[in-house]
Amino acid sequence: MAVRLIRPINSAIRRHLATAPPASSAALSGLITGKKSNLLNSRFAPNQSKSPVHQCQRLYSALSPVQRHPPSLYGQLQPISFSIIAHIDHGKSTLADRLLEMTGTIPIGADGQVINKQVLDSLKVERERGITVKSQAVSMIYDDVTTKQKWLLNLIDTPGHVDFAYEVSRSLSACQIALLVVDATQGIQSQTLSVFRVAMARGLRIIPVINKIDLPGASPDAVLDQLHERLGLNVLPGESEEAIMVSAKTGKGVEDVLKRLVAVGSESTQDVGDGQDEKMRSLVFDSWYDSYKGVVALISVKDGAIRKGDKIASAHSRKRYEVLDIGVNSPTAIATGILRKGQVGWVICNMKSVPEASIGDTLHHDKVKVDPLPGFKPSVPMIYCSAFPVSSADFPKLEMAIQKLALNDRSVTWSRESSLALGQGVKLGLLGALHMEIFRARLADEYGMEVLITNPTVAYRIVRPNEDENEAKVITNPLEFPDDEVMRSKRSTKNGLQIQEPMVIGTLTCPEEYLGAMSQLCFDRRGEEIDLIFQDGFGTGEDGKPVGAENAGGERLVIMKHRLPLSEIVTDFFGELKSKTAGFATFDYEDDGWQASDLVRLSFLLTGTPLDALSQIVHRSKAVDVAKVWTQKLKDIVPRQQYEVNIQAMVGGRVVSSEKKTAYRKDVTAGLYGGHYERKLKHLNKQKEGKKRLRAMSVGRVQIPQENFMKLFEAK
Ligand SMILES: Nc1nc2c(ncn2[C@@H]2O[C@H](COP(=O)(O)OP(=O)(O)OP(=O)(O)O)[C@@H](O)[C@H]2O)c(=O)[nH]1
Repeated sequence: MAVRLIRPINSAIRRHLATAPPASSAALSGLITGKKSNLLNSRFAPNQSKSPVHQCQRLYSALSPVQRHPPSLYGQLQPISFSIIAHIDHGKSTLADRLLEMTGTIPIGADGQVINKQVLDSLKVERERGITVKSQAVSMIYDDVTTKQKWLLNLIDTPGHVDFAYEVSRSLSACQIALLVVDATQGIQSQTLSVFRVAMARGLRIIPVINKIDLPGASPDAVLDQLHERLGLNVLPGESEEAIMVSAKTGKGVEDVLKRLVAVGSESTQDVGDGQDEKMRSLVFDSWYDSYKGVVALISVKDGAIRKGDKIASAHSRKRYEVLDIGVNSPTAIATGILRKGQVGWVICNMKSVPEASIGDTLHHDKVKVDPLPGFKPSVPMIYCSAFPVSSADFPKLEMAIQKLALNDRSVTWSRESSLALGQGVKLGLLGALHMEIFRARLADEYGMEVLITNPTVAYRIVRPNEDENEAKVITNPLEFPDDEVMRSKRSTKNGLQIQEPMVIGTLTCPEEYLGAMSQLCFDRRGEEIDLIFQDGFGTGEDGKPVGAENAGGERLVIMKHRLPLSEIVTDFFGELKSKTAGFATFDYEDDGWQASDLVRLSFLLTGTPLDALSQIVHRSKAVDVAKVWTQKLKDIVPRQQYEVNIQAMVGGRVVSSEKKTAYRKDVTAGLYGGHYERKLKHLNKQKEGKKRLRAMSVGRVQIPQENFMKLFEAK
């Protein structure tokens, strides 16, 4: 089938054809007759940048998808929905970019350079940190010369970090196929295994892709063995499921990925149907708030078709809506007027409030009875922290920003709370330390909200004697923690209470030379070793050095499993691990139930007034050390007052650490310089200073500027 080009571009190509050398002419006529694959392959040929082929290809790519394909075409094509799953940094987003370029969905840069790097990582925080946080769906039209058919490929890019596993699981519900990307220099890593398991559990067809084959340390054969042995995939030479060898960076092998997607997808894809007779059912698998369009829902059409103007209803809330607009992202929004069975796209209807686009909900035609589609299990937060606005007047703004962001990130839970020292704030439930950092960054980037976020805490269980553990009280606020003295008192009804904390199984991988440092860190964090495996690396690194887990180590790798309290890994565990292993270690964890522990509440007082925002739950063996660190931190941030400030850390009624901030010295020189201009200026500056202090928080009589408080929580 011929590629549709608008006339000026066709004539530009014909003009080039008249003057082009024979080799290029073949590729150019390929463009006109639809043999785009020749042309696209030539994009990666060296020294072709100035050739007519490349110039025409750029002309072609520079057209927006709407110019190349009429919007109505998207709704008619046979869809194949797939996801790219992998361990962090194995190259998902880079591969996604190449697929989008090869299908002409995004332009290719001058001289073959990639200009739309990481197109799918659209959030500022994703680009800055080079990680995917949010799943993205984008549709592309692939003109397959083998089947002589155009296909609608729906790509759903997913995050790699363990904190965002919930996002991965939701996105996979809209897919038929998973491209399992494995870095040829690292082989299978912990996250490769977990995403593979999720994809298998959802019944997806797996296409193994071995990436980064351009790197000198690449050992694709070793990875093939691993895929065979550890995942049971039949990828060895002569077996049924061939793995595709790819360099997402240079584009090598990427067209084979497109061909395989069509080959595998065409076996399982369902006919889009005419959308007339079937009852429409669409699963809402993501939604967000757009300041111009309002609430936008991302849907996967499971049956029938949904059109602009349709009257629809939510199976969850029974509310009715009218479809105001509907379409796909390619990668910008294209209004197609219709989405049919198997297609993935966005829908805008008159949803007024943010929580109406409930994830996991089924949308159907109003007045037509359908069985709702199975939704999603709500995610369970792993850590909790409190967010306070820097200025208390900004609380309504903060609350609104969190409400909108929580619509886009459904794994966040939130509720109002107030603190004596910090005023009105919001208690957040999040999936891990990285998730917390990302949430804070998104509040700043997308809503301009600078917030003060307290130390994260985990949930604890308080089990009464003879009580069923599952009915135990779960507390997430240290202030609700029973007082140590009361618990120990024989006469107290709280005597005999058992405190339990959540545990995880952590998997750490790094080159053998860092084994000692890693073990020490886990030991310091109350870890218990449960497994230790040595694994051969993959050849030698680029510089000949043993670069280990991060990039083709020449040394043996160690895979270590430890049982650790969750509370010990939510603060600075990851940063410390990276610094102790020169950045080579990778870390992943999974939930492992509860364990009884000797925990106490550490409270802080400033001249007798409790500083509730700092209260924390710690293991008894660590209480004194933690107390010393925090009393010193407090001493550093509390400004000198007219009187001496006592800083105390308490467990039960006992002071476990204390510091003193001495009072201002009396100004014995006061009055000596009366009448001088400089003296007046100094006085004015002091007054200004005083006004600034008014924006400080009061803890009893002690005034602490809010910015000092921010420093307290930022300091490691
Ligand atoms: N040499 C080489 N580098 C690659 C290749 N593919 C990706 N990279 C690089 O590897 C790094 C990680 O790539 P990404 O595409 O961001 O990885 P990702 O899997 O999307 O990462 P997350 O979204 O954080 O999970 C980037 O620096 C890429 O440029 C490849 O084929 N060869």
